[in-house]
Amino acid sequence: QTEIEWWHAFTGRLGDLVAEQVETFNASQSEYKVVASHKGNYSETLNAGIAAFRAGEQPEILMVFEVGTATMMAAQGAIKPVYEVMEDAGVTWDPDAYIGSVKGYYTNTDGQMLSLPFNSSTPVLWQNRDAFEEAGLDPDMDLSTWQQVGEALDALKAAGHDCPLTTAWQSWIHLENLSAYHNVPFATENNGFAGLNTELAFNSPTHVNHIQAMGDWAQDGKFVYKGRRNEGGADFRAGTCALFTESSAGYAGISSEAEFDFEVRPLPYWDGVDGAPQNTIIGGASLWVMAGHSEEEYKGVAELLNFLSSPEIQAKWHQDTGYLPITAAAGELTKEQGFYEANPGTDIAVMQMTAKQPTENSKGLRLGSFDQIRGIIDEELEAVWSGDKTAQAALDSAVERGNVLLRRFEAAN
Ligand SMILES: O=P(O)(O)OC[C@H](O)CO
Repeated sequence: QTEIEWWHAFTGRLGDLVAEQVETFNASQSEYKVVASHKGNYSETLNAGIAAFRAGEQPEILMVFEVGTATMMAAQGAIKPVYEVMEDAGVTWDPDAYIGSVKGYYTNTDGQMLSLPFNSSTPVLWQNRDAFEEAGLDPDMDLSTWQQVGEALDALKAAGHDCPLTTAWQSWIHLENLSAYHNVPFATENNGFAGLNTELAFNSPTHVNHIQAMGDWAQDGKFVYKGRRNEGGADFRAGTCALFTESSAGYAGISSEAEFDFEVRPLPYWDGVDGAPQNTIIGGASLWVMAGHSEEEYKGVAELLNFLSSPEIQAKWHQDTGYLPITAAAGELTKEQGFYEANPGTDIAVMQMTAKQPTENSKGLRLGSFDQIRGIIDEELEAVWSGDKTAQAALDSAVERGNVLLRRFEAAN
């Protein structure tokens, strides 16, 4: 048996679900054995993959969050593009089966797919309906706009709620997706898609107004900051927080753990901003195939990637996790199976991504050293939440500091 190593960043319910997929694949054939290992959070998994490559001990497959995409694309000697893996292995594979907004993120300028879009998500608003009722609010109230959310936060706070709103992935949701959703650039050069000479642009009035509103809510105890990744998830699942901006893939944990009536709502937008709501952009991760392995191993990789993209497996993954159905066929199958009807709100993520034709501002982001830039953004946002900086000062500083890293990346690539 040929062994295929797959390094990923999943624990908890998502970890169990990946293990289940691997078991299904391993049981479906006898030539290959996939061994999946958890390598820490997204950043740790990316760094483990890079370090392993340098040491000549890289796995066949590495899960890299969307933030690491430009870094992986630039690491030419370290990866084997997915389209090449599929071609060489001779497996029947249709790159057009993947939905455009997801595929576009992971293809090069010639339209060739470099990594497999395995777990793509988009941010939504999670609501604890019981908390609304307890605060005397109508749980069905409209929460489409941030103005309406602001009113709900006032009422929750007035009713003595300790955590009216929290968030996961603050840069992803409150700056990166905020930009796309309000059709303003996060960075120049089409958010980096048009060239390495991109500069950050997330200190416009739209950005500043939103971050200042969140900062004011933080000062008033209406927005409670829990951490840079998805630390807030535990609080929301335990029923401690009433509203939670988080990935659609929060569904995996929430649907299996929450002992309250929860609901998925679209990500709110600011009423009055021209063109909003546009569309949100993806997050999550894709699977990169690493260089330096044998033909036989790559064949196994191709079989696995094909298996993961098959309508049945992908539809189940989408329904279990809340990640987007990455192929049109998986989406159709989910509809036919009656899943959206039985689980209202589970189609919101797909609709939010695809309701409008994406613009130059809403196709996604492709920025070098972006994990480090997110670190800078996190630090600056934390200064706003704690009341140490105004939104304008923090975002100006994040743009300036982030641009230094972009110039270094440009010079090195
Ligand atoms: O929780 P995920 O997997 O949907 O990822 C969220 C963000 O995209 C991470 O950068």
